[in-house]
Amino acid sequence: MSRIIVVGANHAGTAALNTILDNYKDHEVIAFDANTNISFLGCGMALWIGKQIAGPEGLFYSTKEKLEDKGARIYMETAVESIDYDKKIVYAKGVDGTEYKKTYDKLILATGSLPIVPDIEGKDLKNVQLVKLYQNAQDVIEKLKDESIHEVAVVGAGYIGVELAEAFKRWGKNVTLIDCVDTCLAGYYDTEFTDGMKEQLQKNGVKLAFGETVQKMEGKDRVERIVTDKNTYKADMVILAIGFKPNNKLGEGKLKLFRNGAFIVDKQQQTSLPDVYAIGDCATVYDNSVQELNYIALASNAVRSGIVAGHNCCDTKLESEGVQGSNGISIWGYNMLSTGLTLAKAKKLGFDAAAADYEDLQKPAFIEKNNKVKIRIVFDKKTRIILGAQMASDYDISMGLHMFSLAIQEQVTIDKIKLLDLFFLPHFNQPYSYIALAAQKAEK
Ligand SMILES: Cc1cc2nc3c(=O)[nH]c(=O)nc-3n(C[C@H](O)[C@H](O)[C@H](O)COP(=O)(O)OP(=O)(O)OC[C@H]3O[C@@H](n4cnc5c(N)ncnc54)[C@H](O)[C@@H]3O)c2cc1C
Ligand SMILES: NC(=O)C1=CN([C@@H]2O[C@H](COP(=O)(O)OP(=O)(O)OC[C@H]3O[C@@H](n4cnc5c(N)ncnc54)[C@H](O)[C@@H]3O)[C@@H](O)[C@H]2O)C=CC1
Repeated sequence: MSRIIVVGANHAGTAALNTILDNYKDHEVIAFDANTNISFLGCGMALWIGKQIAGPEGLFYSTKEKLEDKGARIYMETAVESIDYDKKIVYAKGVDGTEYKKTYDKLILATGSLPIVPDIEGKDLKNVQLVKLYQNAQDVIEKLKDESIHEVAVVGAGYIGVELAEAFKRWGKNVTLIDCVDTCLAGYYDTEFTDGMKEQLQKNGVKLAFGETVQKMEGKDRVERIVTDKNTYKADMVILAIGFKPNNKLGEGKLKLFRNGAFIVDKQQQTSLPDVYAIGDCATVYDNSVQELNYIALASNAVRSGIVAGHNCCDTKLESEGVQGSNGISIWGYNMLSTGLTLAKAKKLGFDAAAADYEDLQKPAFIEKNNKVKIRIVFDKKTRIILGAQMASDYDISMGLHMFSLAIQEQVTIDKIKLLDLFFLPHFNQPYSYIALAAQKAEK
């Protein structure tokens, strides 16, 4: 019986384990995870802190017990310390000091990502928080009960930072959101969209400090102030949310790495070494919008890559369809969604790119309960192929974005969307859909 070892059992690892255990009975399956819990939905952190959900119970969908009921052996609080890829041996050590030496036939690395911590003075002061793990969320919730914490500074206005700025504001704290770039969510939206999110944040009382670089944090035993190149802000708590880097410690020097350190994998999630797979935040993705390898750390990518590796390591050939980085955010009910490249990113990458923009009411004007919707379709003027799409509305427009995700995956041109069969029902939309109208505006 061949043995499969999975290192890391969070979103990617759990998806691989479930795929193997549900579909293949003739393998011995072992997993190691250094944490005390698995499958924590990080996205729930902001909802929990923001009191939009009662507690963390629903933020987990798997456990050691559930996986062991399916026949796996799961070692929790046990870190893999090294791997001998030549002899195919994994060395691990539990928090209780127990050591493990296990051979493998196939290995799946699902070691995820690590928060980027800026090397600045004051980063070790009390109440300077990272926000990745369930334990981080528990820590923050506990500390927020301290009435003396009034001012919260969030460093990084990406997805986590913006969501947590809302959460702390909902808790009743004064919030300053800092980013070194002159807007929020710059990696995912053009300014025509990020301006809408800035407005939403300011309207709800979040103080914005964009285009400012944090230089240090000050305080006696706990943080009291945060100093940027332009201002000093009072801060009783600082949240560091400036991005993640792939956790490649176990493969550095042995497996081929991408420019940011992620394990390079093919469409079967196989690394540069046969029988060694990598999935989730520690691995690259095939990015359909640029038709090459990229790094896009998302739970949705983690799960799909786990499924692909799960089948391939059991000798069922399955290829990833690639990704386009589809993502969404909802801040005080203002929804923004994007997939593929922004216009700014497309131009920076050398595409002869243009954008087709449109704004309209979602439904016919005679429907009282109505919302505005705004859309941008980014396309290559030469090939006419859709490179990206961005949408914003108070309405749930998520199904529209999925369509653009498929369009990028299948390299559809913007001209194919102009007369696309889009249904009409006044409860949902208008006879002339904003999607088709935007495409029809695409310059020749
Ligand atoms: C606050 C927050 C909100 C988020 N919201 C969203 C969202 O709304 N949508 C979305 O798509 N994505 C979201 N993400 C991103 C998403 O959580 C990650 O993309 C996802 O967790 C990646 O899963 P993973 O299993 O690849 O890696 P990770 O979740 O990082 O898990 C890696 C696992 O490997 C274990 N591990 C690492 N090294 C070792 C070792 N040497 N030995 C044993 N075990 C090891 C760790 O303990 C961990 O359990 C969010 C992330 C955060 C932090
Ligand atoms: N809704 C969703 O899909 C969500 C997805 N995620 C994913 O989790 C991962 C981590 O999210 P984030 O940490 O928000 O990363 P991010 O990459 O989305 O944002 C990091 C932000 O920090 C800023 N920054 C970088 N260095 C800085 C510095 N020294 N000082 C000030 N600002 C600095 C960047 O300009 C950027 O705006 C991302 O891959 C994200 O896509 C996270 C939350 C929600």
